Amino acid sequence: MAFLHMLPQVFFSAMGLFLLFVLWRVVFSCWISPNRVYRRIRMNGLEGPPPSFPLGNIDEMKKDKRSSSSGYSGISHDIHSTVFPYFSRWTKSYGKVFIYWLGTEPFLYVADPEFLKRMSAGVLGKSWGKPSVFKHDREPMFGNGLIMVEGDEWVRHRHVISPAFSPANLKAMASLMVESTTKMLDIWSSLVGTGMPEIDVESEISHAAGEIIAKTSFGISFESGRKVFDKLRAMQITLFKSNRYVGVPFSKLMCPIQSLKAKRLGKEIDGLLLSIIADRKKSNSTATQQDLLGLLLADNLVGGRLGKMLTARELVDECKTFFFGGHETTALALTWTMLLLATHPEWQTQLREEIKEVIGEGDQLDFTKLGGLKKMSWVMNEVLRLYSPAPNVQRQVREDIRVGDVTVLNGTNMWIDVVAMHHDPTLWGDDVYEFKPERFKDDPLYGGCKHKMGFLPFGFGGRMCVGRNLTTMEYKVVLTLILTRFSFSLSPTYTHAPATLLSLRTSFGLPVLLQPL
Ligand code: HEM
Repeated sequence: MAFLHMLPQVFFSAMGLFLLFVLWRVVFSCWISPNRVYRRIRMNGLEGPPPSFPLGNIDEMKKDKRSSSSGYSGISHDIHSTVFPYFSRWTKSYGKVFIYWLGTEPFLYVADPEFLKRMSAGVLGKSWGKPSVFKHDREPMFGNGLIMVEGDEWVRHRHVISPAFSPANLKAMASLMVESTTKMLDIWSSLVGTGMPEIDVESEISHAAGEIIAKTSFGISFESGRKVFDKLRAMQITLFKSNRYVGVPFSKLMCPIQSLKAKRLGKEIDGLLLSIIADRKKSNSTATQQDLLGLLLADNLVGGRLGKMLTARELVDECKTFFFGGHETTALALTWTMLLLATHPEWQTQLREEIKEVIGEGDQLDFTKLGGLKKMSWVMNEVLRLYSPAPNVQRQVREDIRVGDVTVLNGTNMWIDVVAMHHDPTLWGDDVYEFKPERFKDDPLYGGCKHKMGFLPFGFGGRMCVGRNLTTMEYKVVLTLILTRFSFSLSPTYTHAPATLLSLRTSFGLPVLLQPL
């Protein structure tokens, strides 16, 4: 009985201890640990804007972003200060390599190709990490797909996925690309025919690219893939447009509605993909279908025996990665191309002449001739330079790396600013903000950039984009078909406001005026 009297005391003591523990965890995560790391980073030679813990530099970044997005005028290709205003400002004070903080996570900002070259010289593809804070935050979107996976697992996934992009497979995909593009252009023709020459080509191209990736990767129609795309888009907006605090301890508790929404959308997408996979397994046609899903479902040699290389969970994550990565980036590369060609009609003419010369004027597009479209390759590269759909590359360091006097500590996240390097006059010259595809004429890979690591539209090293050949083929097929049927100019209703929502996109679409040829 005496023990019963003591129960409230025991309860309150236990509660007190628990609260003390929680308080200690909060103080440790928000203050002690980040301050310790901050001091170590400074001792190792890296400076940067002073953070205030636990938010790091987030408030400053948000403020800069708000003031840069008010008032757009004219079309300037000098976009770095609009897209990443805080980096543009900090670069002036701290140079092209510095540390900034997202919450309590230090990020090494790099816009210096020589530093990047020296830093990555001895690091294999499998030895790079991906920032844990992003992996965790973007889990509903990419899961453990190729973009996020690391180490030996990355080697295994890459080994299974790379064959899907062999020249033979790409060739098989080309006719599906023609089919979807022709459907889009027929709709454009009938719209123009009914007196509506103004079309938002961003949404049109995004739709066609969606259809292409749905068919080429999964052998399904756009309508079947539509639910997945709609939910992926909703998730993208939830994850990247909202007022979130990635990197701040316990940040999910600060935005519970968005976190729950992203999780729910992730589960719904997983469910839809699982049913696409199940249908495909039932249809029993994996052996003949050489699309991505067919290849991933096929038996492969595992440890000398025939077996499945990827589990159902891994398959779903790879499908998400391809649905998102394969559709959005290519559609944006084509959209920015339409903007630049609409404002440079002389390049439309040059490309049309090249198409006539290389491909001919027949009804059938001979895919083997696409490689001969050299000027189109210059245009593609110049567009990827000025408006790179992937505006940054992210990595995490898995061991201390020494570069001159600086040591980058194990666990440091890296943010490689592709937009800054692609717009750096010291790398490209005084005409850096001009659209000049001819800069790739004598130097097709680097466009005359003074440093080989200064042009990185598809990333670098072993982790370079696995889909770049698919993109190049799709780009050439779609652009060839558009240019042979239409000329176009920019609508006066267009507002130039490039913005990042993971990828670099327009803020208000791309209305153009079409003229059938
Ligand atoms: C214009 C189009 C594209 C651009 C600009 C682009 C850009 C990039 C970049 C910058 C990376 C990171 C590379 C790095 O960390 O060094 C990447 C990786 C990746 N991309 Fe792309 N991409 C494009 C098209 C595609 C397509 C069409 C697909 C698939 C169908 C795709 C799938 C992937 C995958 C799976 C990875 C991860 C590779 C790895 O870590 O091993 N991408 N891409």
